[in-house]
Amino acid sequence: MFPVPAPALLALADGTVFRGTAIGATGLTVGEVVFNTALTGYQEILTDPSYRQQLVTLTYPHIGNTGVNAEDVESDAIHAAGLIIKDLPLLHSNFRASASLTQYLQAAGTVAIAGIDTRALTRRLRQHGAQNGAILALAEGQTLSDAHAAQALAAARSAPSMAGQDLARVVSTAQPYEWTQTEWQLARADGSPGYGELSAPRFHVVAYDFGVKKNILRMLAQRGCRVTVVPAQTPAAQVLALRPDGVFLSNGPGDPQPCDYAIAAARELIDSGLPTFGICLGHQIMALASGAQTYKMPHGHHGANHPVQELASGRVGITSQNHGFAVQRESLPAHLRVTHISLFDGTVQGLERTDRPAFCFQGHPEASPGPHDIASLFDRFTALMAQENT
Ligand SMILES: NC(=O)CC[C@H](N)C(=O)O
Repeated sequence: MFPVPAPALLALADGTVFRGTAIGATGLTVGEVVFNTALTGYQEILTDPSYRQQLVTLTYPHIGNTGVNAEDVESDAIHAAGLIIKDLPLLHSNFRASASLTQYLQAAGTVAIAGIDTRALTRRLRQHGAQNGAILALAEGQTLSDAHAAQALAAARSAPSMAGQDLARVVSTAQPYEWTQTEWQLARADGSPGYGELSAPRFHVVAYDFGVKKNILRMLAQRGCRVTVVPAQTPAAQVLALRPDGVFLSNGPGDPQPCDYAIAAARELIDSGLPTFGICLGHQIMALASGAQTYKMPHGHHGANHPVQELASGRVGITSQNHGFAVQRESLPAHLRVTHISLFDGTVQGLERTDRPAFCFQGHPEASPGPHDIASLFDRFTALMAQENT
């Protein structure tokens, strides 16, 4: 006999209520409801710190098929505030799986709901924009009532807006640490699958952790970078004292505008002439530090299939994306040039300084999950460091 699933509901701030089943921890969770169109990578998405305070809807209908494992995490915790899916398969199967998605969500205390018409939900979010919501998951044997719906609705309506929130310092590391792990391989030198170790560092990179994904650090290490990861609020002078070859500004959750400490540090470091590379929140911070403006998008970009064009070559790469804010094209100062645009909506996807060795990208060249079409941006960073060192 299969167990009878516990009931759950999802309430949107606009009053829409969806009923489904609980597939994670019991309880109430609130956040901004966003949709992600990636076909794979639910574990990477759940552990991406950029999803802090967001309830992630996955549009791919079957989620959980491959279970979870210890290797596919992008940070040490689940950061998404909740998960919304269509269907959780009864069985999972993968040679690396150590637990089911439900076991994983329950162990982390993450509330999640299945049985949702994620197409209808996504259409609503696309038409009306991302909005706050709440998931209420009951225990087995309990039944949903109108009072539960009212409770979830009230929670959704009183949740804070993502605009204006500084979440980078909330998720950042408390202490600096060194990173030397390289990318995952199906067969390492000894034939076993797993991550490698950096043996002969060529560069020293200081990476600001605004909510950094592990695969960014791995891709830097893979290219010969010994990385010192520092807390979000580290002043520029402390970074300069480490005498790095380059500075990396990471992805991260929340609104870039209130991160004044990071904007000030980035400005100083870029002005010092150190090669600087920013991804996602780091891209937005580099733009703000250079005098541009950012704004909140209607529903953002979250997926692994977004076409982005490199303007210089005309080449199109399929990219991984996860952002709700963007850089305003009209606000760009003369020393900030657009290098990439989104072919979905024409928004700014890449920038470079014309007066400093600094550039940044709005999407995720590290994928995890997603295609590797624009991984060469990491090579551009190491080339810049090599050039500045000679
Ligand atoms: N992945 C990210 O770094 C996201 C950046 C920022 N929090 C946004 O939503 O736009």
